[in-house]
Amino acid sequence: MSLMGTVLKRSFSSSAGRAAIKHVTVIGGGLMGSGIAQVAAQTGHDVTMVDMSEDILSKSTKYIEKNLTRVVKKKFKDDAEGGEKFLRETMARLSTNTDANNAAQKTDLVIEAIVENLDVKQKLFSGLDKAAPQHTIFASNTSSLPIKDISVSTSRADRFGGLHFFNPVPIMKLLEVIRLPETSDATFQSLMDFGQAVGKTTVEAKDTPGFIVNRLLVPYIMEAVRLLERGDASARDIDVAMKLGAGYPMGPIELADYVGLDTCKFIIDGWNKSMPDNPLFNPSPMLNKLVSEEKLGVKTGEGFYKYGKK
Ligand SMILES: C[C@H](O)CC(=O)SCCNC(=O)CCNC(=O)[C@H](O)C(C)(C)COP(=O)(O)OP(=O)(O)OC[C@H]1O[C@@H](n2cnc3c(N)ncnc32)[C@H](O)[C@@H]1OP(=O)(O)O
Ligand SMILES: NC(=O)c1ccc[n+]([C@@H]2O[C@H](COP(=O)([O-])OP(=O)(O)OC[C@H]3O[C@@H](n4cnc5c(N)ncnc54)[C@H](O)[C@@H]3O)[C@@H](O)[C@H]2O)c1
Repeated sequence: MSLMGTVLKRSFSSSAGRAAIKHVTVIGGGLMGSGIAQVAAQTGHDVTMVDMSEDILSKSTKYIEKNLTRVVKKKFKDDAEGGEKFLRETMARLSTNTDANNAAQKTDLVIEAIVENLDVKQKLFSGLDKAAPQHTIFASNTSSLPIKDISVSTSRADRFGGLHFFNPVPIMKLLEVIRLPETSDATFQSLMDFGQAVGKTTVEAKDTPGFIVNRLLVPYIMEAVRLLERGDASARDIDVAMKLGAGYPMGPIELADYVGLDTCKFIIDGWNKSMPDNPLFNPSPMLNKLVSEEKLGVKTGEGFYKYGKK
């Protein structure tokens, strides 16, 4: 469906029993949050993006504008005026706030995309639960934490679910929608509708470790790191092999750098703690060393590979 078609579809995407999502609050304006805010705004939703400081929010807003310019170049190739209008209107739908509770006072959906830390997420949602209207649905974009463990910090398990987007959000077509046994049918349908309204193909997943994609992808990345660690192949050869031999767009080592080595480490440490008997989730000394040196991948300019200055 075209971008404009997606905007139009949104107006018709809700039916009785499920809430229409008009205003979205995205908490966290990092790699994922900025992408989620972008796709929501470009498909006609009003969006408030929240982060810790004006400085971070200003950088995220600039990043979104730059990415929207890529969209405009593609979608409005022969319509400069239409492209300019699209960019202007999308940016006008996007506002920022450094106070999550204040931002959530008038919103239909909160999507949390902050640091992958259970305590911090619980603290955030506990405050939001008091600040947000009754009807507001809460969702986490967590990569690896149980949605249930996050939801217990609120009194709205029936209006809680997972929306797991993929990096880079504007490009990756999938959205995993995670439902808890407590998630109401109306909430689940609203989340599915929202996913389709932002142009994603949705799949339903249970609240099991890694949902669908990460349960398969993270062990694959870690096996590649272990291959490298054992000296069985170079990073480049592992990546070339998987791109040309298995048709992946990126090899596993460059993908680890792309996702962020801190995120990879956090996921694997958490699963190793909760499932210590599964060798697929064993920690990697090489990964741990890079993270301790703050070599976190593309976002810091170095991980397994070196990148240009960020
Ligand atoms: C861990 C978490 O919980 C879950 C996850 O997110 S796991 C990670 C999932 N993501 C992946 O597996 C990504 C795998 N990699 C890829 O799909 C591709 O390498 C890629 C899309 C990132 C880049 O594609 P590639 O062809 O190598 O580079 P490039 O030509 O620069 O980009 C392709 C298109 O994407 C666009 N693009 C690339 N990065 C972008 C970004 N960050 N934002 C917006 N658009 C972007 C480019 O503009 C380009 O558009 P065009 O084809 O219309 O010109
Ligand atoms: N990186 C990926 O490929 C990927 C993919 C899917 C899901 N995720 C998940 O998405 C979430 C965010 O990941 P990311 O890669 O965007 O991280 P990131 O570090 O790029 O961004 C996180 C942002 O959250 C902000 N933040 C932290 N605590 C906050 C708080 N209490 N209130 C407001 N803002 C706060 C930080 O300042 C930062 O800008 C994590 O749960 C991660 O597991 C990541």
